Amino acid sequence: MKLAGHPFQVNKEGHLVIGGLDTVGLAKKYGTPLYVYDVSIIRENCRAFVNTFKELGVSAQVAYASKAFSSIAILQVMKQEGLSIDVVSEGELYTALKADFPTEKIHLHGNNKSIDELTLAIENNIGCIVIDNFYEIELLNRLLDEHDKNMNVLLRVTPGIQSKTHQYIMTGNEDSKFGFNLANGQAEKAFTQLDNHDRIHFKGLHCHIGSQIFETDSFTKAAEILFDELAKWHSVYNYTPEVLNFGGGFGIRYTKEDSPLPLAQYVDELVLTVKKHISHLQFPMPEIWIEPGRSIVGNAGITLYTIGSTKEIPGVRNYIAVDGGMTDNLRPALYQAKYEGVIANRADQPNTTEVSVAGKCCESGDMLIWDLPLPEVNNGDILAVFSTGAYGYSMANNYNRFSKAAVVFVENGQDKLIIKRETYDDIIRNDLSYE
Ligand SMILES: Cc1ncc(COP(=O)(O)O)c(C=O)c1O
Ligand SMILES: N[C@@H](CCCC[NH3+])C(=O)O
Repeated sequence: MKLAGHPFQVNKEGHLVIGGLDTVGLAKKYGTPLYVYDVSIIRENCRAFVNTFKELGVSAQVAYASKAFSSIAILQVMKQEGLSIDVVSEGELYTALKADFPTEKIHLHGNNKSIDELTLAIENNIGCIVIDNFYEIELLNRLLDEHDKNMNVLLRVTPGIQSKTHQYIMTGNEDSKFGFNLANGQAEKAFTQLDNHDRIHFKGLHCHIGSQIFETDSFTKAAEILFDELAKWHSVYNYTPEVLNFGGGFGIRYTKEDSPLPLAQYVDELVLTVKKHISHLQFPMPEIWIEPGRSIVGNAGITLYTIGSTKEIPGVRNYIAVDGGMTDNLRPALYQAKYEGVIANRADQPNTTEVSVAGKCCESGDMLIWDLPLPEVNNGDILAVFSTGAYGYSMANNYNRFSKAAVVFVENGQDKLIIKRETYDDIIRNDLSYE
């Protein structure tokens, strides 16, 4: 039986099934909390982007935003699917190098790239650096001179768009820590500065307007603003871009309140908008790059927890507590993000009660889900929370010295541990004595 609203099944025993495997069995085998990914969904999402560009005959790079979930195994899947990746730190770049990711398909982001980060990128001849600020232009140029190397770059610009999303995950608005402002001329100033730097090969513009966006208007508007600027640069400097990167941000379903668009629709509309503008301006067709993170891994991942204590406050609320919380999923505490969940060992039973799911950190704000409809809950039940595949493990932390949960991939009815559960020795491995 298919589970309503989610890409998962329920088996004869009434257990939730992911990728052909019983989640109750997975929880028993690996312990909880446990992140489980259905790799076939990840591949489907990758292909929705890649194939749409192919069908439209548009030269493109789909760069997985590895901040959504970075590990050797997931980057190997991205490599198998022919994607590029974006990294925003030396740690993410290091992981990509360890995954043997083709370096020419790695793009480096960051609003404060360090000398070490830039050096690692330069030494490994990565495909592109997305320049974010004036300081970086000079720093990159000096490092390229020192290493006797050249580098492709994009300029990250902020088109001044208030995308319809949580304030903390808006990035394309004017008052943003990221990128060069288009409206006040800073982007143009950066563009002209690049001209003086022979080692920097300027390929085009990048913008990312925010995350968890459910409509295409904001992207179309951003493209329009970019083309207004490019029209000016064309007439003044005779410049045409080789690449336009529109970032990521395509929304996914966390709860029934979310209605995501088919992934292909974002690509269709972006390509349509670009084609309209280039035909008007008589530019050659640029390569189109995008950077989806959440929409590739988000709905492929779930988290399994074991339910422990419960607390009834008559007339107020019923709490159930799980063996994880804000340490494995920071999003509810950080963005008031909402999730859905089911009792994985009784996923076929009707909901008869409403509970609020608490984490086990010493923090009142450590609540995973408020007012979740569930069947009667027993101690020892397994709670499955959906759509935790993006920014779950990658934002996990060791608050209260909880160890980070394990991650399992399932595909074709097989399960494989791809990140081990941290041990307490892992937790204290950098602690030094003061005796
Ligand atoms: C520059 C950039 N690219 C891509 C992404 C990926 O966004 P999402 O995971 O929403 O697709 C982000 C995060 O918001 C970002 O800042
Ligand atoms: N970490 C955020 C989004 C990423 C923002 C990156 N620019 C989330 O969980 O939604």
